[in-house]
Amino acid sequence: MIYTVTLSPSVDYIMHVDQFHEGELNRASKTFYYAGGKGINVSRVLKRLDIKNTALGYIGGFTGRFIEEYLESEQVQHQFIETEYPTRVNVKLKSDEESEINGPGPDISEDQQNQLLKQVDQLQPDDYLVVAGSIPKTIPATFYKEMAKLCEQNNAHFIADTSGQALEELVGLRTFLLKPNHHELGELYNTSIETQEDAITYARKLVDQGAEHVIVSMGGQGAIFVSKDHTYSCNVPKGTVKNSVGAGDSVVSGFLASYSQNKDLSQAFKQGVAAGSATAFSNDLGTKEDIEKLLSEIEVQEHA
Ligand SMILES: Nc1ncnc2c1ncn2[C@@H]1O[C@H](COP(=O)(O)OP(=O)(O)OP(=O)(O)O)[C@@H](O)[C@H]1O
Ligand SMILES: O=P(O)(O)OC[C@@]1(O)O[C@H](CO)[C@@H](O)[C@@H]1O
Repeated sequence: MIYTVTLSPSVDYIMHVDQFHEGELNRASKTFYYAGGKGINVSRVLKRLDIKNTALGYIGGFTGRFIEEYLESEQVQHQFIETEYPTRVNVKLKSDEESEINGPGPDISEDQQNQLLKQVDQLQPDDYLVVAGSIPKTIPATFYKEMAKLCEQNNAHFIADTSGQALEELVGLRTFLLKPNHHELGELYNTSIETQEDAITYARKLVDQGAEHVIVSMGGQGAIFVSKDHTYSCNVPKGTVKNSVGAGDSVVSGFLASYSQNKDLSQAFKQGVAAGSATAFSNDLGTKEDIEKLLSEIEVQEHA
């Protein structure tokens, strides 16, 4: 079974404003609400690819109910822990540029933290745990690290899509997959990553330090994949980017959906990038059909 963890889910409120003027009354031409948060996006795309999975994390209030109902309408299983406060609303403003305002995460007590760790401790050998997104202030930055250790003890695969200190804490641990984007990888090593060659250099460092597989997504510049035995790079398909929200999360879903079925790394990497681009080219997350259509446009190259 694949589990995803979203410590701070969100109702993503997408507002299209034709020309946004700061400091004035702006009226939106279109609005959409989605169940969001990085782990939840991973779960939704996995389900679209027919992969059964369970979303874990914290939700509360009327916004939490919205997320539960949304996931149920898409047949995504969940076992959330209830919080006292309503789940945040994240505003995604689409105008000439894309701007985002993400709400703060919920207050999570020690008891609630232990409840989630207990769920993770019940993972079985060969299960997958995907942790994705920011860690709320009331939870220690070592929380994902604790989960990674529980996965190691239980022989489950640990996957993380996170940044900053939460990512730093995972360096040196045995992790199955890390998926930073090139900015996040650069921040980790205090450098700037401009090219696929730079990304390969630093992804190899992560592999030397314990990660089994690393994917670095680079927006429109393609992506790279590194493991102990293989280094791949690929292009991204051509298309009009409508929405970058959830594109990185979709890369994780596409990779995992394919790998968990076929264990073919290069094919999984390709499907990850196809899923990322399918989302980038859609208003919501990409569908199975969109992803399959893009596969033939992606060329994976092996590097020595
Ligand atoms: N201009 C583009 N053209 C085609 N595909 C794109 C483009 N930008 C992003 N993508 C797709 O989205 C994936 C993830 O993009 P990116 O590297 O920006 O990740 P991220 O920053 O983690 O994403 P997110 O915005 O979800 O946090 C890319 O690997 C690619 O598949
Ligand atoms: O505040 P975080 O946890 O870093 O990111 C949350 C978020 O921006 O990430 C997802 C897209 O990746 C959105 O659904 C959600 O609003």
